[in-house]
Amino acid sequence: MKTDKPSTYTIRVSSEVGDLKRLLIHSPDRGLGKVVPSKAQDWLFEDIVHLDTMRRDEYDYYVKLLLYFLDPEKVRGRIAEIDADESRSFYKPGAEGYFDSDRVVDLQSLLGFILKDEVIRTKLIASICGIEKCSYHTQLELTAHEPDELAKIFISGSLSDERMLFSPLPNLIFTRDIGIVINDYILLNRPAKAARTRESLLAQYIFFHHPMFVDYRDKIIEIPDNDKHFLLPEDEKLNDYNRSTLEGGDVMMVAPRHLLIGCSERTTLYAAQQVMRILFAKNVVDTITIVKIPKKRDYMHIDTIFTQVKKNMWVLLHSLGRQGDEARKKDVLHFFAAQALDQELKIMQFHKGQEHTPIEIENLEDLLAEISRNDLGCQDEVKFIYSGNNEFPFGDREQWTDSCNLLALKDGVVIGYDRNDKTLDAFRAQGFRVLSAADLLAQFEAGTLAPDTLTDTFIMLPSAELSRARGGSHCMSMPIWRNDP
Ligand SMILES: NC(=O)NCCC[C@H](N)C(=O)O
Repeated sequence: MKTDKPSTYTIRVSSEVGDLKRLLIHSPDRGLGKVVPSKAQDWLFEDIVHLDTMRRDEYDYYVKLLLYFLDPEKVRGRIAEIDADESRSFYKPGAEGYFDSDRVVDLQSLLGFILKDEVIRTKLIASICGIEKCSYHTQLELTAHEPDELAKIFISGSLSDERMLFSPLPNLIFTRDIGIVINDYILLNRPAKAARTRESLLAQYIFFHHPMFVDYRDKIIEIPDNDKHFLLPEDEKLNDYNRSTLEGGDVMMVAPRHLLIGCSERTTLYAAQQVMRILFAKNVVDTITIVKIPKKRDYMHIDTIFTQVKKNMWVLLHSLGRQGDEARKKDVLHFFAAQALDQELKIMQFHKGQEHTPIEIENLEDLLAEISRNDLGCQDEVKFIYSGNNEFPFGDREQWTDSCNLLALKDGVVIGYDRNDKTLDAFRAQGFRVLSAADLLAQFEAGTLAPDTLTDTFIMLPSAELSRARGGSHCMSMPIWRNDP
């Protein structure tokens, strides 16, 4: 943000596929290059990553694409020049030459901005040192850094001389999970995993203090904890009915008056109920559908098993979708195998004013088709693309590498990973143009294609390193403004 003056920006998201106008991202920072193998799993990565490759060959393409669609002035005609700069200063918040867009906004630049305020700086240093159990000396040392450098330290956990003060926040690249915009409200998360706690503290300060959100401060929703949580015995605190955790990947704003909330490894039924109570009381939506998915690392959040491609098209994992008559026969077996029930997907829909009489929806396809038809007014046939083209064993393999986790830049134009070959075949079979990010950017530069006129396109993002972090382009985005669908 160039200006020091408070100013207002539109914050509004009422669908998953309306033209994307503004979003929050975070480019992989130096902290990701410091993850050690023995901590990778604790920090929710499947492996250590090669930072330079992840940035230059993968994430930088994501940024260039987003800018081309959302803020083209920053990149049009400049791609060759940007790519030629070995220092990558274009991508580094605070650096000279940084792209500094108010449409594609890096959390780190927002953090750097609010840290210019001495009161906020003092409070945040104290809070972070509190949760990270730093010494008082460290606290004093931190006060000596400039705001932009301090932002880098808070996020990466390390100083510019490579010294590590506390753990990095490698998952901050998945900005989706820190919060979600529901119409013009901002719902902040309560992370389930300790590795993501500092992220939500930073998010809290950013949303409550950055001028970008000044007009929406009264519309920031924080999920209450169980008000007796500190009285509960330790083992009961872990119980899902007492715990209040929710991550943005489990919240999907699918239509102006309809919200989906996943109950998953990360989001508890307790938190979902709290959110439902608050949103209905504030009249933010009329319908909330709770989608309970198996609590499994593979699935993590609902956006790892389905996302929307266009008004009448969704991508999903078939094994959690409609199973047909053969599978239904298994119901008798399920009766005797209580555990298997936990592995099933269950859908309950709640309507404002009739919360005590929810409607059960039999399967995911029925829910998604209903959203397309009833909420988004689609007349056309609703289509489903299945992970791995629904061929064994590629459905599961490709879901693991985020075949179902796509970001729609506009209706029918999505970014996803390049490695999910069978899923890409399924897109081609539906008449989609499938293009690498590099080819598309080259065509934009040559004028042979243009963002405004592009339709039915899957843009492939290189993903060898990114997919080790277990999140895709949907997870790497927090949309804060989309045109209404
Ligand atoms: N919405 C998402 O599914 N986000 C992916 C988060 C991946 C990250 N490594 C995590 O485990 O939290």
